[in-house]
Order: sequence, then structure tokens, then C-alpha cells
Amino acid sequence: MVKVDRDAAVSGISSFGLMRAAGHAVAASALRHYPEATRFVCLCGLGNNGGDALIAAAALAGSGARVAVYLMGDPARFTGDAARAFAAVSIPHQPLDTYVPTIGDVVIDGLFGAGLSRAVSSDVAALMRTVTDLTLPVIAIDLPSGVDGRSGQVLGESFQAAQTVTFMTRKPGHLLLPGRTLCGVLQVINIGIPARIVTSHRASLVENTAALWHKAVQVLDPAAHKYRRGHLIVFSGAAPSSGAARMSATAGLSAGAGLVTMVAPTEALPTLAAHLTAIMLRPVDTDEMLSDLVKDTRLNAFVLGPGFGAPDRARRYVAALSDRSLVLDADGITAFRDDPQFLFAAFRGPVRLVLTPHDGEFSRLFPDLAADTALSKIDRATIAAERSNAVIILKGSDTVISEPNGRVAINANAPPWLATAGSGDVLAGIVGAHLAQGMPPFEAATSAVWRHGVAGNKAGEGMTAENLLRAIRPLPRMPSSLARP
Ligand SMILES: NC(=O)C1=CN([C@@H]2O[C@H](COP(=O)(O)OP(=O)(O)OC[C@H]3O[C@@H](n4cnc5c(N)ncnc54)[C@H](O)[C@@H]3O)[C@@H](O)[C@H]2O)[C@@H](O)CC1
Ligand SMILES: Nc1ncnc2c1ncn2[C@@H]1O[C@H](COP(=O)(O)OP(=O)(O)O)[C@@H](O)[C@H]1O
Ligand SMILES: [K+]
Repeated sequence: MVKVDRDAAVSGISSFGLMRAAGHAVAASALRHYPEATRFVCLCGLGNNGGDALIAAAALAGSGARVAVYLMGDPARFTGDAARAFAAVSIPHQPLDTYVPTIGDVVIDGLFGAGLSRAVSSDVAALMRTVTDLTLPVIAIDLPSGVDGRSGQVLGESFQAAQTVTFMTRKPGHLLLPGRTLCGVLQVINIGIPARIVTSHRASLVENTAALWHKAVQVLDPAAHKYRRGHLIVFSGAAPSSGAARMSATAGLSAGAGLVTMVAPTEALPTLAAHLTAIMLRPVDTDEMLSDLVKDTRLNAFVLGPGFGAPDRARRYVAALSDRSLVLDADGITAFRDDPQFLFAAFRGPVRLVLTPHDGEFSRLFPDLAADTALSKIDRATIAAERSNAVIILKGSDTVISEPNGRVAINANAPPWLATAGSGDVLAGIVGAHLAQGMPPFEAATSAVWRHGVAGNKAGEGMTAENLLRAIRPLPRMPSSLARP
């Protein structure tokens, strides 16, 4: 946004005009959401976030509302547009430390926005806690103060906003946890910067929507046959833990792989056969049997890990699959905890590995990245993708998907009830189906995470992973079907 602002200024757009538009948008939101407020309390830092709050205060006062303004520091230190706003706005103001939060107040939070660079001071943190304890509604300008817009992390303490009004586009801190929750309801307001300037700086970090992958979705022509839709192989572990892989396989078939074969130890076949119908079975007990299997080049993609157990065997099988498209999940990831470099070295060259770790599994392959609290989830996924030469799906409610050349997507459509046993197995199967259909790994992964979220919303709260399987829907092939649930 700093670059966007700079280009907007170069193209002749008045930066003070943008601040005025921002402040008016905040005032409009305050009046719309809290017509019953006893008073609006505008808390102003000394940066442009405070400038926005001063404009909002003037607009609210101009509309007849009762307004109080508290400044964090000496107003002589205002510079640039914020100084101009201070000069233009003639509202009485008081020092921030004299503010006594009172029931009936609606707080307009203009302390810090994009410029937050260190933990908030202890007095500000104490004020934030008092406002939270009194459950006063907070309208955050750009970001709840205390939330780092780059990472979504809280620096010291933050407001819990009821509403957040941001400008032009969402930033990572609006989508990543805990920032996303602290924003409350997010409004993105166009303050008049041309879209071409915003998109020219979008760089490689985007929200995961159909725009990212719709062109890679397989189009079924009337002459399609099952082999054209891809043949997916899912590895099963021993019989008692074969449910996870069955869910991956069923998800793969529902997600559109033309054929799915489960490969399993002979002892597990009766159990699998009792549960499966459309999915084929093939016994593999030894490395020789596996090398026979993988001679078939029509097998387009493999999923290994859910319920697999057997770390030694997992490592040998993965080595035998290193020139194929592979989704490595769960036990398949954990199998490499003592020697992640072996895995990464095996998959050099064109990207063909998709890793689907939750945080725990991530820390087994990338312990240094997991331990580094200075890294955001985006940083961790990006470095991990470069290091492993794999597409990384770093799961959670704010799943981040990254690829080795630096593209990163943040997913935002997942409902919290996806946190249920087996839901990750379903995701692995969907990714496998997309790879089997020939989607490039990053597109296969991003579209699978999105589709998993749509299925979760469709299945609804209280769903189990079985319900999720039945809620898998076709992928949109047009960017116009972007609408998020
Ligand atoms: N295109 C846009 O997005 C626009 C953004 N505007 C506003 O401009 C804001 C960014 O303005 P600034 O860059 O001035 O940044 P801020 O207003 O967020 O704060 C910056 C100041 O606070 C200081 N600071 C940082 N962390 C601190 C801490 N923990 N304790 C005490 N002081 C701290 C910084 O040194 C800096 O002086 C946005 O968040 C938004 O509200 C608007 O004015 C209009 C246009
Ligand atoms: N709070 C949450 N909100 C939304 N999605 C979640 C949440 N917690 C987990 N998920 C998603 O649910 C899935 C869980 O996968 P995983 O942890 O591997 O579980 P399992 O091994 O039981 O299948 C992942 O896709 C993850 O992104
Ligand atoms: K703020």
C-alpha cells in the first residue's frame, strides 16, 4: 500500500483527498452501525491513521453527533497529511491518558494502522483492555490498533473491533489469524485510487479465489473417458487405520478423478473391500510390488500419508515415487522428520510434490521456521516452499498455500467446523484428484483448499468428514463464480 499510495500521488491524486475519503467512510460506517451511540470517542495516533480519525471526528461532529477527541502525544508532532487534517479540523482535544472509557461510548480507533512497527506501550495496552472489558463497540480504522497488517499477529495488545474499515484492498493482517478475528466485520472501501494502480502492486500474494485457478480447471468434453479424467492412487496403511486413506480415496473420486485405486497391504484388502465399491483395490506388500505398480505411466497422481503408519516403508515408497505427482500428508510427512533434506533432494526439478502439513507436521519438517516467531505464516510457507521445492498447504482456519517461485495465496472461505477428524484426509484426496486431472500443483492445491471450504460450508455446522465427502461440488470454471460463501 505504501507503493500504491506513492504511485497514486505520482499520477496526480491528492493524498489528502484520500485521507478525507477514508475519514468520511469511517464516519459513515459509525453513523450507520451505531445511531444510538451516546458519544463517538476518536482515539488518534500521530500518523496518518490518526489523521483519518480526525477527519472522521469532524464529519461526525458535523452531522450533529457528540464527539470527543483524544490524541496520543503532542499534536506538534503531526506531519504531512495528518498535520493538515489537524489544522483543518477545529475540534477540542485532550491527551489520550485522560480518556475514561464509559458505557455508551463508541470508540473510533485511529491509534495505529499500517505504520505499527513495535509493541504498543503498556498504557495503551491497559486502555485497550479496559475498552474490551467494558465491551465498548470499536470501529477500527484500517486495522485494529496493535494488529500487524503484514502478519495478522498482535504486537503487545490490540483492540477487538466490532467493525474494521479498510481502504482499497484487504491486507494479509485482515485474513491471517488472529488479525482476522480481531477485525470483526471488515468493510473494504474504495477511496478513489484507480484499480490499475492497486493491482499493479498486488505482487504474488493474493486471496485464494477462482481467479487464481479457474483457467486450469479440467473441461469435460463429450468424448471424455475415465482415463482422460486421471487415475489417482491412494496408499492405505494397515486395516485398523485404513479409514483415513479411504476418505482420501473417496474424496478423490468425488472431486473428479476418473479412476481411483487404493494400494494396500494384502491383510488390509478385506477391510477395504467391505467399505468400497467404485474404488479399486490393489495389493502391494513389498518394494518390488510397488516398482511393478509404478511402471504404469497412466497412473497420474499419488496420495501417501493418511493413516499410513510405517515410517520406513513411507520413506522407501516416496523415494520410488519421486518422479511422479505426489501429495504427501500426515504420516507421510512425519516419516521424514529425521531427514527432511532427503525428501527435498528427491523432489528437485519441476515441482511435483504437494505437502499438506498442519502446524504440528510443519514443525517436524521445518523446525527452525516453526520456532521463529518473527516470521509470519506467509513467510513460513514461502521459505518452506523454496526449501522443499514443493507446493506447501499450511493448514488451519487461515490456510496459506505457497509455491517455490514465490506465489502465495491466503484462503479465507473455511468454516471452523472443518476442524474435525478426517477433514484433512478429504483435502489430500481432492488435491490428488486435481493433480491426476493435470492441473499444475499450485493451481491443484489452491483450488482444492477453496473447494474444501465450499464443501464445509455446504455440509454445515455439525458435519463429519463423511458429510464433507458428500458435499464436494464441481469447481467453477469462470472467474465470475468467485462469490465466496
Ligand atoms: N491508501 C491507503 O491505504 C491510505 C491510508 N491511510 C491511512 O494511513 C495509515 C498509515 O499511516 P502511517 O504510515 O502514518 O502509520 P500509522 O498512522 O499507522 O502510525 C504511524 C506512527 O506511529 C509510530 N508507531 C508505530 N508503532 C508504534 C508503537 N507501538 N507505539 C508508538 N508509536 C508507534 C510510527 O513510528 C509512526 O510515526 C493507514 O493505516 C490508513 O489509516 C489514509 O490516510 C488514506 C490512504
Ligand atoms: N478452525 C478452523 N477453521 C477452518 N478450517 C479449519 C480449522 N481447523 C482446521 N481446519 C481445516 O481442517 C482440515 C484439518 O486437517 P488435519 O489437521 O490434517 O486433520 P485430520 O488429520 O483430522 O484430517 C484442514 O484442511 C484445516 O485447514
Ligand atoms: K487503527
